[in-house]
Amino acid sequence: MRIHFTKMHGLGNDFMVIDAVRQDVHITSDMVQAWGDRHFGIGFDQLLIVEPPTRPEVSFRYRIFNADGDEVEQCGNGARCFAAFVAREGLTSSSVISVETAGGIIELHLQDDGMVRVNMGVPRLQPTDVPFKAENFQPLYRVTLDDDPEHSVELSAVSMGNPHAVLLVDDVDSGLVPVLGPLLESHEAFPARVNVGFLQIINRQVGRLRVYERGVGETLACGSGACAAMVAARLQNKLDTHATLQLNGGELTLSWAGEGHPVYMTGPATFVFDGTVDWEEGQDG
Ligand SMILES: N[C@@H](CCC[C@H](N)C(=O)O)C(=O)O
Repeated sequence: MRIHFTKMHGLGNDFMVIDAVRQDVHITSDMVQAWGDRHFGIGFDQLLIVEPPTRPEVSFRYRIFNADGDEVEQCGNGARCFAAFVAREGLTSSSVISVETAGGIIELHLQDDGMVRVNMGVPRLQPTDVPFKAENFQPLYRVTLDDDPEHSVELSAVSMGNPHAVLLVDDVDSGLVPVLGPLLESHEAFPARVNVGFLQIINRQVGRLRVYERGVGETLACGSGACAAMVAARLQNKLDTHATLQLNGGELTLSWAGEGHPVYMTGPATFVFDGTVDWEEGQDG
């Protein structure tokens, strides 16, 4: 099987994008892991598959696989790349695109300035929706590490379709990310594992964010993580309704009016190159 793909990124969070509207593709976990390998494959954080919709109210379905091969529910940077991709490919002529993901329906606006604004939906805060093991919703939970009550952190648990833990920290570059990221990603309190965001508040309109992503490791940017961080910070009254989050790959602008309202995220989507890859039945890497 020969597959045409496009390499894209959103602030350095990089993707292999496959058009499964015009190509017949059947993706397996082996393919994702082989292509995602940065030394022996194409290299990416996520594989995005653009498919025809399965419901009448949307124009497309878009599926997301982490580099470890697992299919996941949501990807904010990927959503912007998806929108730029379907526009460039002539799959739509509309500048407003509704798409179904495993995490829910989201709406994208292709702006005249080349940026993409995404309505990422209403964040879900009930622990069972994240999923997170707690009785009731709290803006902050204390989570014990290594089963040692002396060793614990405070975090918010937010679903943007996919699960996020957000920690407010004094300095995102103090060395916490590579230590706490993997510990919390697979913590038993998060039965579906979790993306872990570390947010440093600079002032009420600006924060610095690093995200250790589930199934990938730290990425240069995470769109759904930025939305979750905005929600966590606003629940603690640390950021205003409109804020900029600075990630290592660049900036995203966020707005959230509060509980029951959707989160809006605006940022770029960048094309890198087009390519083809061959896959033989029975190939395992
Ligand atoms: N990079 C993405 C999130 C991708 C999925 C995530 N790793 C998960 O497992 O939920 C983004 O920009 O949102």
